[in-house]
Amino acid sequence: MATLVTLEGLDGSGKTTVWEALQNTYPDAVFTREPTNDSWYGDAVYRSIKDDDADSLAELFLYTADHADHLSRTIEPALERGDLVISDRYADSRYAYQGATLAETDRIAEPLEYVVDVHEPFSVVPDLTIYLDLDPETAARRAGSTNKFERAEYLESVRENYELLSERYADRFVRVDATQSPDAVLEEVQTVLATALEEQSTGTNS
Ligand SMILES: Nc1ncnc2c1ncn2[C@@H]1O[C@H](COP(=O)(O)OP(=O)(O)O)[C@@H](O)[C@H]1O
Ligand SMILES: Cc1cn([C@H]2C[C@H](O)[C@@H](COP(=O)(O)OP(=O)(O)O)O2)c(=O)[nH]c1=O
Repeated sequence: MATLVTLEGLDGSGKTTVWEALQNTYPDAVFTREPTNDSWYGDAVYRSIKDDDADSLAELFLYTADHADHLSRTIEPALERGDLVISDRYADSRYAYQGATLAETDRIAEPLEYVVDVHEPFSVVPDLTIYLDLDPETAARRAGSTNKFERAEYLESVRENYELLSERYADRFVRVDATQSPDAVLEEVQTVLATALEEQSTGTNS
């Protein structure tokens, strides 16, 4: 059954570790990621990430352009085929990260709402979003603070946005404690995912 699952969380929260491990459990699923790493839109995003002086609004639209291309090229065709799609980051990353970046200036009145509204007309809402929750200090340490988005102070406001999103979209967000060992995190994610897929196939939703 066509299902879109997204993994979200701060840099260093363990998304990629989980995403890689899930490939053994779900060998027939489509594993994908944002920013994409197989298009020039994704290249443009990575170029912007490295630029400490990048314009925050321009950056939002670069990420969003990559998302639009990702949808039409990968996500929508996979869902039309009836595949399970598992994406390492997706639209909520924009709501949380660009919501936080734009809040650092007063160019946009309600940044998070604005970013959500930009996506609303064309994006596909995930069926399940697994949120790996981690404190910003540990996240920054694990991530090695290699880019401008990985500062603990900035990650604190990103985390606040993720908390807001997990309350607002409680129907699809499931929080997993990412301070646990890698094995424990993976086990919990596997359970959450298996339960959601089972509920979907039997049409139940508790
Ligand atoms: N549960 C965990 N506990 C401790 N370290 C972890 C855990 N999960 C991942 N790591 C390590 O933290 C770093 C970042 O993990 P990664 O999966 O790349 O995170 P993300 O994709 O969310 O940035 C890696 O060195 C990884 O081995
Ligand atoms: C997808 C996305 C990522 N980002 C940021 C988060 C990361 O710092 C950076 C690169 O993402 P990613 O390569 O997923 O980093 P990581 O594996 O460390 O989580 O881009 C945004 O700010 N907005 C977005 O929409």
